[in-house]
Amino acid sequence: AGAGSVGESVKYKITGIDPGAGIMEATERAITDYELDKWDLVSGSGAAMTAALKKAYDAEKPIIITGWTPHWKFAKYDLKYLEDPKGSYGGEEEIHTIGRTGLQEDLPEAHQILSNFSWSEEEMGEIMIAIQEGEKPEVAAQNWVDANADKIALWTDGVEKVDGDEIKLAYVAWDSEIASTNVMKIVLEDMGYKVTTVQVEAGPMWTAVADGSADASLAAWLPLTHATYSEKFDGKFEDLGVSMTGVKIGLVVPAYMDITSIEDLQE
Ligand SMILES: C[SH](C)CC(=O)O
Repeated sequence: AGAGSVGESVKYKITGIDPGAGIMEATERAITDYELDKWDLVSGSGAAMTAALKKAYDAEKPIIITGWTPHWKFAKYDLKYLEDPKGSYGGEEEIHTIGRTGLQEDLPEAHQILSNFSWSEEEMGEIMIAIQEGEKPEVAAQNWVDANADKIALWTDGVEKVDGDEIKLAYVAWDSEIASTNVMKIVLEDMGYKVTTVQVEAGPMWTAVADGSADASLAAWLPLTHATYSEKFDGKFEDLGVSMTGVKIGLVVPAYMDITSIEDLQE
C-alpha cells in the first residue's frame, strides 16, 4: 500500500506515552527529521499505549506506537521496529541508576547496592510478563527475588545491613521501571532499609534526584533518551552506573503492517 494509505489508516497519528518521556522528544525529532508534516504524536501513558496496541492488534488494525525494549509487548505480540536511517532514536541505549549528590556519604550501603545493580532483559522480562498476566508488581518482584538469591547476592555481597535507614526511590510508570523499582525496594528492605517509592513523570523524576527530594532512581535511560535531563541537571546527580545494556527506543508496529522504515510514513 502507498505511504499515504498508511497515514490515512492511522489518521496520521503516532500513539505515544507520557509527554515527558525521552521517547516522545525523540519522536518529535523523528517527525522533523523525516518531514512527517501531516503526522501528530498523541501523548498519554504507557498503560494507555499498551491498551491501544492490544485493541488494534486483536482486530489486526494498523497502529504505530512509541516502543521500547525491554518490554513484554514483544513477547505477547509479533511486532517490529521501523528502521530509523536518520538515527532520530539514537543507537543502543543503556538503563542507568542515578543518585542524589551526597548519597554515598549519607547512605553508603545503599549507594554500593545501587551501584552494583545490574541484570538482563530476560530477568526483567520474567517480572514484566508476570505483572502483565495479572500479578501485583510487588508480588511478581518478590517471587523473582525469592528465586534469584544468587543474583541478588552479587549486588549485596560485602555490604553491611542497616537498621531502618530511610531511602526514597523515584520512578516513572514504564513497565520496565515498575519491575526494577519493585525488585530494588525488596532488596533494600531485606538489607534493613525503610523504602518508599514515588511514581512521577520523567521530568519530576530527574528533578527529585537533582534536588535531593528523592535519593535515587533506576529509570535513567542514556546516553540519548534522557540527554535533555542529564544535561539540564549536570553536576546535580551522580551516575551510579549501568543496570542494563542493549536497550532501545523507536517506532514499533505490528508485523502485519507492510512498512519497514520511518521513511515509509513520508507522503
Ligand atoms: C519509555 S522509555 C522506558 C524511557 C523514555 O522514553 O524516557
